[in-house]
Amino acid sequence: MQTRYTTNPSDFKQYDTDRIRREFLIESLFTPNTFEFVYSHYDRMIVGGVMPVDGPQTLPAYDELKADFFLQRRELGIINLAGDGTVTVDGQVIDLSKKECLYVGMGSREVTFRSNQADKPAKFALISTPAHRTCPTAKLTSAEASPVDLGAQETANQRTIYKYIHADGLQSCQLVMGLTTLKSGNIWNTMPPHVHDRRMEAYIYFDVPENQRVFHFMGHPQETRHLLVATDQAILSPPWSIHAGAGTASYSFIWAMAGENYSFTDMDFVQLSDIR
Ligand SMILES: O=C[C@H](O)[C@@H](O)CC(=O)C(=O)O
Ligand SMILES: [Zn+2]
Repeated sequence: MQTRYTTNPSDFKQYDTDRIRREFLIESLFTPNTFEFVYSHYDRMIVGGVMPVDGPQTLPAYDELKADFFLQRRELGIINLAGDGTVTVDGQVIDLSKKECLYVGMGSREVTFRSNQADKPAKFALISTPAHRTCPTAKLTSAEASPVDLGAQETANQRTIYKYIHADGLQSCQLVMGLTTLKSGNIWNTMPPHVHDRRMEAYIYFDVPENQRVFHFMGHPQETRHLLVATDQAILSPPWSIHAGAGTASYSFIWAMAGENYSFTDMDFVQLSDIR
């Protein structure tokens, strides 16, 4: 598990491309048969992934957590980004297909990930945040996630937002999580952008075609920077930062938030004319 510390926005002004990538980009989430985790000091969110190929993978305990088991004082959101698989939580086997979401409540001791087919492995995106009570372990399909269509073809941002873990969906202590899929020929997410200084956010971009990239924009609204993101890579977005992207092709991404309050719509929108 890698640790990433937080950045003061006035220091961020001095960062070059390499430093921005080191602090905010997670380049590798899916290595066969390995848990990849980044422990962020932004709201202590852990962003990770596992791709089981040669048999099941069981969530280990990490010394960084000083806990008997991973979810002793944490909750976990899982979205599968690829082939069909299963997640077993304390003996209960749950099927998880592409774009389905499973919430695992605090106190779950053994969480095991499997792919149904080794040649079409599942890629489980994992987001964990500190928790203070046990909410039920439960699954939601994308159809059950009350999809909302946003944007327009004219502004190249037609997209569907699926909300899984939030006030009106799967219950959690603080984790808010879902995914957005751009319609074919559309490239912009979250434009005009917003900030929510009350909480951080992580993006995991996926289904970006192999030789395409997403230009991800971040930074204080009057001091923006960009970084290029390939498929299956994640961004840590500080609470003071915009988080928006334009792809060289259409794509999908997971978004996950933690921190103050629990309402998906808590966003301070930034006028395009105010962005620098
Ligand atoms: O705070 C919310 C997050 O930034 C995302 O939900 C934005 C998003 O998915 C989109 O506009 O496409
Ligand atoms: Zn946001």
